Amino acid sequence: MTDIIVIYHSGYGHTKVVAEHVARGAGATLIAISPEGDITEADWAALDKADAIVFGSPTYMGNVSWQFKKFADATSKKWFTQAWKDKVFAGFTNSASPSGDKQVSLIALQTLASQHGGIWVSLGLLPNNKKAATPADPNNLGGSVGLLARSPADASVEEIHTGDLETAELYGARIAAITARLKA
Ligand SMILES: Cc1cc2nc3c(=O)[nH]c(=O)nc-3n(C[C@H](O)[C@H](O)[C@H](O)COP(=O)(O)O)c2cc1C
Repeated sequence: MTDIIVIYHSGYGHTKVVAEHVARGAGATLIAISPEGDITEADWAALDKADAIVFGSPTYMGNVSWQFKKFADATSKKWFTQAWKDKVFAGFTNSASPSGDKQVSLIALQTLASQHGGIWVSLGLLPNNKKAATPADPNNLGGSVGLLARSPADASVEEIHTGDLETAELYGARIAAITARLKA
């Protein structure tokens, strides 16, 4: 049995839905970073004992939200002793534009995982980039480092593209499979 945590920030609920789909695919527990950028002591303890940690943030102004960054900086306490070394890590971001500089956020998440000495899980799906591709197709945004999701600026939380939510579940399942293989 693997212990996987999806820790995310969501200002307006869209990234929360993506997080829930990653967690469903991975069989993971969710931790929400508060509007003040904080998590509880119990959350820190859960992260310490997890086999895998999945980071999630909306892309705001071309990078992770300040609340996620506050959490990321607070993980420096773990970095000093490399307490999270050799855990499995993965990450996702959600934003309004098809690109919207999401890649910058994903690289920030991957870099955070690498600072902790983690083992990063790529998306592992081919892009759906032919003429017939639609937002209902998995990986229609063509991610590779991690999961990209899109919530158009006027979309409610119920209107996130189904292809992206399917991608989230597939990525979650891949994270779980790789975590189990490394734990065996
Ligand atoms: C302050 C702010 C900055 C944003 N910057 C970007 C951006 O750089 N690129 C983009 O595509 N969308 C941007 N957006 C749109 C959000 O990424 C999008 O609405 C996303 O779904 C918000 O996720 P949330 O509901 O989990 O907070 C921004 C939104 C806000 C509020």
